[in-house]
Amino acid sequence: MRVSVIGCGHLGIPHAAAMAELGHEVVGVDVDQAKVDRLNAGECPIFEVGLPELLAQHTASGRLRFTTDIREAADFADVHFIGVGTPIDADGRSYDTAQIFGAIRQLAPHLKQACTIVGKSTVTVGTTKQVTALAQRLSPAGESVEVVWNPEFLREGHAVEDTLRPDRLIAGVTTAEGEKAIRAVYAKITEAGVPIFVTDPQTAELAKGAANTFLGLKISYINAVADMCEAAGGDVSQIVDILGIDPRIGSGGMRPGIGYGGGCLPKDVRAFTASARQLGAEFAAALLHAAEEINENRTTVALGLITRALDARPIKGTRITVWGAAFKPGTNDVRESPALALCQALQQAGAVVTVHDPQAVSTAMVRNPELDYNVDLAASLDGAELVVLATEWPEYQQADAYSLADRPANPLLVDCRTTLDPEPWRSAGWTIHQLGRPGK
Ligand SMILES: NC(=O)C1=CN([C@@H]2O[C@H](COP(=O)(O)OP(=O)(O)OC[C@H]3O[C@@H](n4cnc5c(N)ncnc54)[C@H](O)[C@@H]3O)[C@@H](O)[C@H]2O)C=CC1
Ligand SMILES: O=C(O)[C@H]1O[C@H](OP(=O)(O)OP(=O)(O)OC[C@H]2O[C@@H](n3ccc(=O)[nH]c3=O)[C@H](O)[C@@H]2O)[C@H](O)[C@@H](O)[C@@H]1O
Repeated sequence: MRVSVIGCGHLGIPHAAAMAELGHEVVGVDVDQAKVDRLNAGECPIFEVGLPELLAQHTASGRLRFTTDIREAADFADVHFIGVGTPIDADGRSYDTAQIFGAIRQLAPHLKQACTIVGKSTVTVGTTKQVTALAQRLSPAGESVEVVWNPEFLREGHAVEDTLRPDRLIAGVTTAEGEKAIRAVYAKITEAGVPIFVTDPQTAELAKGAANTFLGLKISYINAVADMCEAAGGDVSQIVDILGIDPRIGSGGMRPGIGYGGGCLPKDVRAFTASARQLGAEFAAALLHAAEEINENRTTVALGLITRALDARPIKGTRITVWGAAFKPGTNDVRESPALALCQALQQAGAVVTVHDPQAVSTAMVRNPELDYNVDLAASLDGAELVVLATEWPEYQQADAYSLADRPANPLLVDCRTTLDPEPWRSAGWTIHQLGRPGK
């Protein structure tokens, strides 16, 4: 099939490459000319395992190309995926849908024949209906333009794998033609055994918000338990193992830490909470709001742990090295990164902060140019009085505690992600404090 992917960001690039991998002919569209040029040259503008290889393979074969010309995509494809951004609005609670409706306004007037628009972006319930009305009004093909909502569940850092082998697909449709088109485009994936849930559009829209909000709730819940462990002297890691073995709970997505960040969970929890309130589900809104409050308090919790580790020495003037800038390991994305929020808070408290990250230093420098960075793991420790692990990259778990112990004058480490095995670090002479775990 011939497909277009409109919006080539963290979702759109892996999606376009995956569609080519499935055998479709693909044109990716973005308004950013520099990004389009890099993509056409086979370069990958985001750090994502397996993606550079897939892009290089399919741009070279001619099955995948990128353009800024939406008209070219309109003429070329029968299925148009919409993967543009839906950031949170200025009110801090609803989605800014300007990119969605902007893309539809640019695309629809050029749609002269029957085709299907497939929304992948995360939206508020009711958006598909508005998109359908606008697309059909602006297109010369009128009601033969179908709109299907097909929310995406990929995780950054696993984008290729999650797109080609998702847990499930979901398609919110209103007509048999829309269902037929979405089943055809994903046939190779469903033939491999992946279930597809065909629903009405509002169920699809709500399912996506409900999924991300549940993930946020689960993280906030275990973070609340970590705080109780801190106060009572319990071990949250053991609690995760004990709870997680129960299949009704499961250990996935239950790592304690400094909160959920990124371009999705924070905004999606906010927007779903606002929807609950607007729809009159007040108790649901209160429950979800509590998860947000727990999340927003994580920097304060981390500062408390750091203060205790410093044992009465003030944060002000202390040289602190923070390991991690990305919002999670496996990506160079720093949108709403809890690690950078902590760096900022430490700097505001008067600490002299140096940041290390294996992949995200250049993106972090753009977002937080006021911080100092070091790309060398060992050298980042020189002169540090305290090391704070903020993003649980494998590089830190695999670091050699013995050779690193010589770099700071007094090896002191605060593990805000409770991710290190503390024994080798203690044997190597480090004093280590871990969130939600009693010290020894
Ligand atoms: N990042 C992720 O892992 C996932 C994101 N989502 C959702 O997917 C959507 C996109 O998210 P990201 O890819 O992270 O955003 P992003 O900001 O990385 O990418 C959006 C892209 O759309 C482009 N764009 C904006 N207006 C355009 C237009 N009129 N025509 C063509 N291109 C245009 C922008 O230049 C940008 O490259 C959001 O709704 C998000 O919630 C859903 C699942 C996973
Ligand atoms: O809609 C989206 O965009 C995507 O949002 C999340 O994916 P992602 O943003 O890539 O990140 P997650 O892996 O869910 O992590 C989000 C945040 O929660 C934190 N987290 C995650 C898991 C955990 O156990 N503990 C924890 O603190 C991470 O460090 C990170 O800051 C969802 O997991 C995807 O299913 C969804 O498609």
